[in-house]
Amino acid sequence: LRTWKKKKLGPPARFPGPKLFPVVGRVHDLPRFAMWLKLKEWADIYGPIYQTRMLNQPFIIVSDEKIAEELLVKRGHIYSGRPQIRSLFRHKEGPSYVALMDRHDIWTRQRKWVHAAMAESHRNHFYGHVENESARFLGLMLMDPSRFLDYTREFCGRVMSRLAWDDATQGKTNGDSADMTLHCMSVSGPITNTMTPIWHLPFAVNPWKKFEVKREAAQRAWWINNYRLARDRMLRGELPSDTWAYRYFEQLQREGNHELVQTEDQEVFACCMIGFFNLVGVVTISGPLKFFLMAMALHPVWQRKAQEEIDRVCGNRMPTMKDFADLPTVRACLKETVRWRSGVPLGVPHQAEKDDEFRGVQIKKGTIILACEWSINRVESKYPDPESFRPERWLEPGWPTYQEPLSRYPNFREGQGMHTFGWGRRTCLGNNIVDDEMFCFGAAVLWAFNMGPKVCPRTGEPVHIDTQATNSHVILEPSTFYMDFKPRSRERGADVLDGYKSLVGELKI
Ligand code: HEM
Repeated sequence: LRTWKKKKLGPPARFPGPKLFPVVGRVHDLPRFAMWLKLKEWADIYGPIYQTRMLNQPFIIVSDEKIAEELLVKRGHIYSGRPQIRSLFRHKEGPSYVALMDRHDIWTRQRKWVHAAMAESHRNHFYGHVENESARFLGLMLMDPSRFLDYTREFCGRVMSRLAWDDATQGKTNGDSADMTLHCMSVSGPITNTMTPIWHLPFAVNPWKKFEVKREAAQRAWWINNYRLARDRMLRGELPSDTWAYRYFEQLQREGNHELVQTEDQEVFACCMIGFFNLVGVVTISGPLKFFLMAMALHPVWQRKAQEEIDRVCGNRMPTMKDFADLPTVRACLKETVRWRSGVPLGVPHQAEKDDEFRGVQIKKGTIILACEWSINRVESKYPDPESFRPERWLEPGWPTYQEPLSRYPNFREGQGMHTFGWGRRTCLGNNIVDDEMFCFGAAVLWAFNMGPKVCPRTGEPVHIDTQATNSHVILEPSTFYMDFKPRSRERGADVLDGYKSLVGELKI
């Protein structure tokens, strides 16, 4: 009788969504590149929570902060898994990439360790390395401004490698390695991530698997090598105590392991944990910083406002973290950059770890939940005029995102807009360093240079900057674009050069 009654009630409730087709679901008009634009288009039609299917994989797409919170934070015990990425080996099991693991013991141990190491470094504002690398960046920009995109990514890589192993010279490799890993894990990467059955072709005729074997081995060897170099220096008493490697070895020694002897598994666990921590902080920050430079070139009024603020507070010296409270306009321009051009536009997918029911709809174990950051940043009621770059939304009372005191807000650690860093048990572990690094870099560049679009030497016209042209990785960086940097005065140029020269002995330039 019950079954009959159920049948009488009709088909089970479902969220709205685009029409699905047999077998394929809805993949034919879903682009592999800039997929977030299509998801936003669908959100405008189907609302803040809708469902779709790609082949046999069900998806729920959320475009509303409150709903994302209900699902991914309040029900975090259900929705905190990670989906399978076909073209990466064993990422769910670990120990290589903490951000892509399922929730198990290795993930818990790595997450806890990384969280504590980050908190300790943040308490010390990263020991001045962010400021030093900012001064180095300015010096290089004075000599060859056309390489601003490379230098920006290298800056981020150097900060991370200095903190991890005391070896900033690994910064460029760090960026390249991060970029390739992101390529392999993105929908826009190897075709095997979308046409998953091809992944199972025999190894001899499978170029994707062959490539991944090589890539993974090279990355692992690079992490192990740096880890062993740091261990040797630790044993000789030469490793600086402000590195994450030192923190790890010191813990082993405190437990009685004075010679730092480890099994292969223990060593791989540690070198991957520190290696990935180091890797994940490169393009996540360089993408937003490149967009920040772009925004400054395109919005001279905001550039001048921020420069006037810096001149008033810092005069002729380069800004440092000590000026954080006094430079809200700089912080607002940075915060608005990350809203306007999301660093992680699709969000990082969560996966349902068991069956659930939400708002009367059955959600099956394995369903992927995407809290689409691109759409969340475009909710009109919270972010009026969402397509425009409007730093004043963080600075002027009356805007929904305004928060006082301005000596504290906006920032990347707390307050409005923290959805940028994800949800619940999987929230980002890096927002402390994002806060320091973006502030120091942004304030330093504004202090040193006037920025604008590049003028074509042939036509005399400004070279167009396409603000939508980006890579299509999980983490966004703009495609190559051109802009101009000029020292703000002859004296400022000399100050930049002095700052650079003063570091030559100290930094591995
Ligand atoms: C503006 C820069 C950044 C943005 C926008 C960002 C955003 C995110 C997002 C959206 C997630 C996924 C959260 C979720 O699944 O709900 C995440 C995870 C993570 N982030 Fe970041 N991130 C940034 C920078 C960094 C940096 C600099 C580091 C480290 C140095 C870092 C370390 C991590 C780690 C380790 C995870 C994985 C957490 C887990 O899965 O348990 N992030 N980040």
